[in-house]
Amino acid sequence: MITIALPKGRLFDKTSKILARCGYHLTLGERQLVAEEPRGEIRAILVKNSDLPTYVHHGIAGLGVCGSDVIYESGHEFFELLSLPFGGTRICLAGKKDESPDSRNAAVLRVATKFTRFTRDAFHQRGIPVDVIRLDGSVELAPVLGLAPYIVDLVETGSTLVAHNLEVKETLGNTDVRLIANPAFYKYHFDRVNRFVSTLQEALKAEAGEG
Ligand SMILES: Nc1ncnc2c1ncn2[C@@H]1O[C@H](COP(=O)(O)OP(=O)(O)OP(=O)(O)O)[C@@H](O)[C@H]1O
Ligand SMILES: O=P(O)(O)OC[C@H]1O[C@H](OP(=O)(O)OP(=O)(O)O)[C@H](O)[C@@H]1O
Repeated sequence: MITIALPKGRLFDKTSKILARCGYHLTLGERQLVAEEPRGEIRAILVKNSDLPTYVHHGIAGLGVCGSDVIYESGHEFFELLSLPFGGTRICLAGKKDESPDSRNAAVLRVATKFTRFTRDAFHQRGIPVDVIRLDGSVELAPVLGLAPYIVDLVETGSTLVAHNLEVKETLGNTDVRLIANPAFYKYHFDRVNRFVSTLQEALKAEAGEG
């Protein structure tokens, strides 16, 4: 049986829908975090998005479905088997719409974010000193309340920024949702994992064909 870690947040519905399309029907009782499908081929564990790389890195799950943003933050190496056609976003530097023109000229750019590794790397690569304040959510509050003039966060529709009178100052990258594998698991179960990936690809093709 393959154990696959699934994020229990916003990516769960689309991920379980595509797995059902592959014939893997996961049934979950209320509050249940482990699901097996009737054929006994896969077992799914439902974990917090940010914890998912930990489970795959330690081999508790051989496979996982995870945002590339979270994969990067984990610092772990995985085999990245597939990019899924949903859940893509931009990762952006944002700040107040009406900021004073010279606020980006401060000696050090102060940024609040969940994505501390990404933010440090992105600005250090450009030689820009950055003071990163770690938050775990509701990051848009930071510029509104004066914790930091800038945030680095995911932007999908942009409506959270608009609701706080913020705007994208710069797009730093794109994120996508990936099927990842623990490298050792992949090497030992190469055929089974590749069959699973092919089944998933077929299901994604069929879904795309339906528009
Ligand atoms: N609008 C969006 N905001 C945040 N993440 C998004 C969005 N759209 C797609 N994603 C992707 O979904 C993933 C977030 O999933 P999820 O909602 O499970 O976690 P989360 O909100 O980051 O919370 P936590 O890590 O605390 O569980 C991100 O890693 C990102 O790749
Ligand atoms: O561009 P949008 O469509 O508005 O989406 C982006 C928002 O969604 C995410 O937050 P989430 O809902 O995960 O809450 P969080 O602040 O607790 O991370 C992200 O961190 C942004 O705040």
